[in-house]
Amino acid sequence: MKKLLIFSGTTEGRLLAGSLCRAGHHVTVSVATEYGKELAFSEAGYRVWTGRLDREEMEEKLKAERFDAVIDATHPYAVQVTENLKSACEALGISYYRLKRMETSAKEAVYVSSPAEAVQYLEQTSGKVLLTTGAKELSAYASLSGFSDRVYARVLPCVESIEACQGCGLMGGHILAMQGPFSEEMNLAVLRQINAEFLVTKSSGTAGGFDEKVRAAKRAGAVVIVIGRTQQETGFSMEELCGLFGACQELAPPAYFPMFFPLQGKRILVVGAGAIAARRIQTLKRFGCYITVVAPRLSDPVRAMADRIYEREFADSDCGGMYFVLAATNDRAVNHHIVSLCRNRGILVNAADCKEECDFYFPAVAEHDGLVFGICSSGADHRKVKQAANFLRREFGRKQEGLE
Ligand SMILES: C[C@@]1(CC(=O)O)c2cc3[nH]c(cc4nc(cc5[nH]c(cc(n2)[C@H]1CCC(=O)O)[C@@](C)(CC(=O)O)[C@@H]5CCC(=O)O)C(CC(=O)O)=C4CCC(=O)O)c(CCC(=O)O)c3CC(=O)O
Ligand SMILES: NC(=O)C1=CN([C@@H]2O[C@H](COP(=O)(O)OP(=O)(O)OC[C@H]3O[C@@H](n4cnc5c(N)ncnc54)[C@H](O)[C@@H]3O)[C@@H](O)[C@H]2O)C=CC1
Repeated sequence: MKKLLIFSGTTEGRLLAGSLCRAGHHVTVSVATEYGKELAFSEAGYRVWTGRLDREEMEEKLKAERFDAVIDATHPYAVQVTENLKSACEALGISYYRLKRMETSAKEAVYVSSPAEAVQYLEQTSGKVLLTTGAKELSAYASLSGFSDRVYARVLPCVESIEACQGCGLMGGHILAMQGPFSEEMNLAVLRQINAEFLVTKSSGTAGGFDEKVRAAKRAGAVVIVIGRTQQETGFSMEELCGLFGACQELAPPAYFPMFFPLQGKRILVVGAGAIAARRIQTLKRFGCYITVVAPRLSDPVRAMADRIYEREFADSDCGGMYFVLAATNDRAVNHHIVSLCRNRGILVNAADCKEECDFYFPAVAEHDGLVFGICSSGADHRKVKQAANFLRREFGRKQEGLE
């Protein structure tokens, strides 16, 4: 067992941390933002440090904890962090490993070497631009003529990012604050929605969602502008690092395990009575459970399906005696509060607006001839789940109607 410190910020960093943990190492992950911490925690098993560290702080922390090795899995563009980390490790005689990102290239893309060059290129064109290069480098694009009208920035949903967007003059509908990974379909929907003619991306490698962006842009008829690497990357691949530390390489987090529980007579609480709650109540009703719904206003269909209703806002005491709870309000703070409450009381809980806070996911359900199918993508692609469920429902429907 080794004591390892991973500087992360990338999907690969998270995957590597999971693999090394499962191989029995004592792993600490250092991430720059609180948001990164929340994500990292969802995999648990390792300790997380948050905050940007300068060169001295790095050395202090490394010295205090006596790590056997440091793995640098920061983004290839975090050049300063990499330099600091390397020199701190050198000074202390700790092994330093750079994780190399997997890279793919796009044939028909426009490759430029810097944001300034991308701006130069865009100046000669017109049409909306989807920027997917992150909030930190946004200011490098702000000199583009008509910036706040032409550009839509997709950034992480954290305060720092949104402030960076506003600081550059982007407002409201031009700030797309979302957490990836993004499927091809998701990218396509965004490109179409904003009528984008250009998509700007870093050459972020396969795990950075590069391929999904390129394929979506092609379908939307948008030109991809790739900001090439500033320097040739050297280091170790994921596979090599896993080999070095005796771990099994995982290309994606492990999938969720399907479990089938008898719900007959069980008490279930649904908080909220909007479209999502209604859909889930309808599904649950088929399994014989006893459903309590709490919401300030209830639609007639929900009223008819529920076994008990409270027409008011959620109160902490509502969770008492519940088998599980679905937090399905449209208020993040309320859903988060319900999650904390349930976790304190040992009640399983699902938050419809935040997969990181779910103890379990709600599946898409299809039934046929005494069989129940529960479909889940482990949170990766809701749309794919819905499509797969609809496919089964359609096929079984045809069988039932004797069409086949
Ligand atoms: C992780 C999970 C946790 C959980 O809630 O249990 C979750 C999370 C989230 N869904 C979001 C969005 C959408 N989800 C759907 C559809 C379904 N989502 C369902 C399950 C799950 N959704 C769980 C695991 C699923 C998996 O493994 O992938 C299904 C299967 C069951 C059901 O909901 O009944 C159902 C298909 C039902 C069927 O066809 O039968 C649609 C499409 C639509 O509604 O038509 C959209 C609109 C956007 C789009 O099209 O992508 C958002 C963003 C919310 C926001 O933007 O505010 C989050 C939050 C987040 O990701 O953090
Ligand atoms: N997991 C999934 O499949 C999806 C999840 N979502 C997310 O799920 C959430 C719910 O979506 P919708 O049903 O479409 O929203 P909605 O706006 O139709 O319904 C919200 C419901 O919550 C209730 N509510 C608000 N505050 C409450 C409180 N304090 N106590 C009790 N009830 C309260 C409202 O009265 C309303 O009935 C949203 O946050 C949305 O982002 C959206 C799409 C799909």
